[in-house]
Amino acid sequence: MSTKRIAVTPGEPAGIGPDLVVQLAQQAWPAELVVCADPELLTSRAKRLGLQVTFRPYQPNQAPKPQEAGTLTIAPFKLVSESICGQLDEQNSTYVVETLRYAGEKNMSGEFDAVVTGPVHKGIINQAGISFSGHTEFFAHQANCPDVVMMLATPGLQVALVTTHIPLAYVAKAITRQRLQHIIKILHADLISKFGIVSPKIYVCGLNPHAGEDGHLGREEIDVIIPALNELREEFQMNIVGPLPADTLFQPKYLQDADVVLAMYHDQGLPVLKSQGFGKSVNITLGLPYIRTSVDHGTALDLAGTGKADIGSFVCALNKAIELSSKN
Ligand SMILES: NC(=O)c1ccc[n+]([C@@H]2O[C@H](COP(=O)([O-])OP(=O)(O)OC[C@H]3O[C@@H](n4cnc5c(N)ncnc54)[C@H](O)[C@@H]3O)[C@@H](O)[C@H]2O)c1
Ligand SMILES: N[C@H](C(=O)O)[C@H](O)COP(=O)(O)O
Repeated sequence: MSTKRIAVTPGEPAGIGPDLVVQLAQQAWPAELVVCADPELLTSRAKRLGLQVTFRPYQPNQAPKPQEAGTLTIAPFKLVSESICGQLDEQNSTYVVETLRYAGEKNMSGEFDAVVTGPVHKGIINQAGISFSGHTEFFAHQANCPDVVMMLATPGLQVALVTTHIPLAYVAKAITRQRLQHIIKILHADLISKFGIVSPKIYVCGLNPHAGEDGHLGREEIDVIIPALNELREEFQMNIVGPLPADTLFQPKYLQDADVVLAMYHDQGLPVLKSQGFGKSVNITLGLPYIRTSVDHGTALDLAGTGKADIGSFVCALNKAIELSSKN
């Protein structure tokens, strides 16, 4: 099998992303890791953490080689302003976004086989005047895929979301029959094609407390969710269970045969997953024309440059990207 070429974006320069990338370089990898970042930033962070890293320039015309321990391949980008650990600086937001744009473009053109993203700070990017709600939405927009699916996976549990980074006040209106069906079709197709599950079993949460209690605690289940799921079952014979009350769905009785739980919104599903698997979970974007994985944590500004950040989720994200891209 040919060696894969994986783009790695460390994300927010003042956060733990650069620390974790130089820590990743301490081991060998069976893929070439093309880190899209300022080499001076990585050098200074490695020095601060007492780590050695040799940087090799990215050479697109040469075949990818497995990454040797102690090395990283670099596609260089220049910070706008020197980065200080833990201190956000909106001047560096264009740098962050340009690394993502480059990684997305090179994946779409087929030059890279996947992208693994470190954490960005959504707030500082918006403060710089760049509208940005998350990598998921950024890459979806760039690839002209209006609907993609955010799924986080940890051993024993996979949770996907119908809505992602929108205010809670907009969630109910965003859950339309069309959106729900589109999301489930992407989820179903990718679980088959990328994860090799023959007939994915999808458990679906209700939106309202106790899945609406027969309409007495909200009507979205009756008016939107149940008809949408029934159509999918009838037309495509999909193995869908629900909507079930979200508070009692996440128990072994259901989870033992669930391939995925579909939550209606971000904080309905992700706290459950992260409480079970923070540090060993990976965020995967389904429905993109390429493989994209990410860490389960944010920028952890409090830990930048301290050497205390846990590398576990970044390792999971890289391994998952290598595994999924090797199936292509
Ligand atoms: N993949 C991403 O780009 C991503 C994911 C989640 C959050 N974020 C963004 O990160 C920013 C900060 O978010 P937050 O404060 O809610 O979450 P956070 O994950 O940055 O921090 C939450 C807590 O977890 C700790 N923590 C985080 N990562 C850790 C690690 N690897 N090892 C040890 N401890 C760790 C932090 O020290 C903090 O106490 C926000 O802008 C948010 O949108 C980005
Ligand atoms: N929702 C993600 C999480 O909680 O881990 C996180 O915000 C990152 O999302 P993007 O991959 O879209 O940036």
